[in-house]
Amino acid sequence: MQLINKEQVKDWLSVYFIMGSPNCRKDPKETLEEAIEGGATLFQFREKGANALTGEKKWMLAAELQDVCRRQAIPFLVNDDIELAVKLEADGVHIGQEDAALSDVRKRLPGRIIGVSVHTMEEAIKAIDEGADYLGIGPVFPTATKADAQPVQGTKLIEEIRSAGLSIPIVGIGGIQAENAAQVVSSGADGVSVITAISQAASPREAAAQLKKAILEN
Ligand SMILES: Cc1ncsc1CCOP(=O)(O)O
Ligand SMILES: C=C1C=NC(C)=NC1=N
Ligand SMILES: [Mg+2]
Repeated sequence: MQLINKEQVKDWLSVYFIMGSPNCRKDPKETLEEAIEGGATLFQFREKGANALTGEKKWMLAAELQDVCRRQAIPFLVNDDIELAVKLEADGVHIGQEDAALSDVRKRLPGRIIGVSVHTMEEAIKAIDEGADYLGIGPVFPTATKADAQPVQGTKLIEEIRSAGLSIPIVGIGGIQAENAAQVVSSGADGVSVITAISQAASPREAAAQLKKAILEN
């Protein structure tokens, strides 16, 4: 089994753009191209919420955005939809606590990146034991993007995991902007993941560049 290099995953997590068509103020393909030009290092296709595409339309958009990632050589991950990830031979998936079990996902996507959302130390330890390649931790700050988000937790859990001596790649998520990104990384995260900060920016390119600058200063 090809093991995924932890240091490579940490680099990918630096500026982690997540989006679906409902999040974008303009064409999703253009938004993604600009985000990557600005410095996004990883992409997650997350087609969720009001007006989210389904079926053929969703798969077509996913394939189009995967092609952008391929051309720009950044990994293309899919949120929740394991079947879509398998069909497209995506570079990995991100799953929540209520999604498929990690062991089942690993069987269907051997050698690919599997990220897990965690909100407590118990969930973090379970995900690490099951072989998660990275943890998505948040919401760090208030966010309007995920209607059913868990309570805002700041960087507490990120700090707890690091002070427990655990070196698993971590990305913070939730309400992150260039102005508050540095504190997420200085608390021990390897990078920041954002939806609104890039997808709703007048210039997704400039927004991604500002995020990259903010975390590199750390
Ligand atoms: C998917 C997700 N998980 C926790 S908060 C969140 C939404 C993050 O969106 P934004 O970057 O717009 O706050
Ligand atoms: C809920 C999520 C938490 N973290 C990440 C990285 N992606 C998600 N979709
Ligand atoms: Mg989910």
